[in-house]
Amino acid sequence: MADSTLSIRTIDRSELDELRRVFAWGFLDDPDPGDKWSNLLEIDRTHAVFDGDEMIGTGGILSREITVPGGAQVEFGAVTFVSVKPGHRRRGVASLLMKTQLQAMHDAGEALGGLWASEGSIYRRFGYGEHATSLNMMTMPTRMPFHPGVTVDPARIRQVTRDEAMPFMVALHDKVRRTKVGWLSRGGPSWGYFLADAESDRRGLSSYRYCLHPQGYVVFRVKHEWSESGPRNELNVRELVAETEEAYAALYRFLLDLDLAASISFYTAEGDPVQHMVDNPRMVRTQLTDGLWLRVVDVEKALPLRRYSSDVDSVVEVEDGLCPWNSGRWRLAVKGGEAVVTRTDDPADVSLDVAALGSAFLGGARLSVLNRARRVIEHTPGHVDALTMAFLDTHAPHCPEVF
Ligand SMILES: CC(=O)SCCNC(=O)CCNC(=O)[C@H](O)C(C)(C)COP(=O)(O)OP(=O)(O)OC[C@H]1O[C@@H](n2cnc3c(N)ncnc32)[C@H](O)[C@@H]1OP(=O)(O)O
Repeated sequence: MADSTLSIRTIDRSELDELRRVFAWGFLDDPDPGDKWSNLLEIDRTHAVFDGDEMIGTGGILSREITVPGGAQVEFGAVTFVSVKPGHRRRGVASLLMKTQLQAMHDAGEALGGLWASEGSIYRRFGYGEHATSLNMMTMPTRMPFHPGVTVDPARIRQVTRDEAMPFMVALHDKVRRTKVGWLSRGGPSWGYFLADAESDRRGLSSYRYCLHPQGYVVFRVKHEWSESGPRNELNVRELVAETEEAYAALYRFLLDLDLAASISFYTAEGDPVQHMVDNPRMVRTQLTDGLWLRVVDVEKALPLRRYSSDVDSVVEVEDGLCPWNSGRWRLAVKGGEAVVTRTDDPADVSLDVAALGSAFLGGARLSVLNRARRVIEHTPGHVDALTMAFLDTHAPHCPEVF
């Protein structure tokens, strides 16, 4: 319950400096010297919480699109910049912000929202589901050959300047992201934020290197290390995008063969095929962690937006303490991949909280696993299994972008 002396409203542009200060202090950081945040934030969707006249909390919603199973592009509220000034915590500031943001997303017609969590124990209570996509922290040595079945597109890969690379990357990303579940649309300010390259963004690594193939690109930094026995430089990949499998293989081949580089690190997709392309898969070390936390803002609107992998007919009871329009029993009837969702008074086959639905929505977390974790309760035998299969998709969903 929020403290009664608190108030919340959207900011105006003159308050940006104060907003950046509150945000930075919340993150034990210095205010960003550049303008990457100010450009990114949408002023009319950026909230501040006040105690009297003092700004003590911040939060922003970015208007993006997300690709859902079946390939639809769905409006998506990307929640970011959440911070409460030290000294004002645990009195409901973030709770007030979360509730206000959810109402704002609902009013804007966004059925889905999401965020990246600074800490894992904060956001489930606000209905955000973990592991909606997972992040694969992958490292591997260079020089490994591919197995003979891999076709590498022979086109030359050219290293170019950022200015030369940007128009090509923007166009290619916008084409590819529509085919990848969990990928987001990326406008100009989001590109600026994603590829922010001031000295303070590099954390001791090189500036970005931009390498283009006719059907793909890779962006990386170099972590320089020279040992007694030779170069041990690491290629720290920011993004690798390709519109054909052959170009994908070519970009990885380029990295694996780069002289003076000893290893590659990349926060990539859970099912990155490179793990199965190299001839020694054990040399690819992977560690999965939570990626995007998804919030189903409007159950009735969201469920029919995606396609499903098998037919199902179940009554699902959803509990949502913050969005009362979601709570209650819903019949999910899927035929030929398409869902019809209706309110019902029929008894529930399965019940879950809205965060668990968020975890499963893109085909990330399995409902069967959430059932074993007692986040999903089965009332009619067989329905959890049927729903699990219906929600799964061909590939693990992936969100390549922390916003
Ligand atoms: C999407 C993003 O931007 S992620 C970035 C989030 N920001 C940060 O991590 C910056 C540092 N932390 C902060 O600024 C604050 O501690 C916040 C934003 C995480 C939480 O703000 P607060 O105003 O303290 O949260 P609030 O008082 O509304 O707490 C609500 C509930 O969450 C719990 N909670 C809040 N923060 C945490 C936490 N870090 N870990 C565990 N529980 C937490 C509270 O105990 C409370 O629980 P209750 O409802 O059972 O009483």
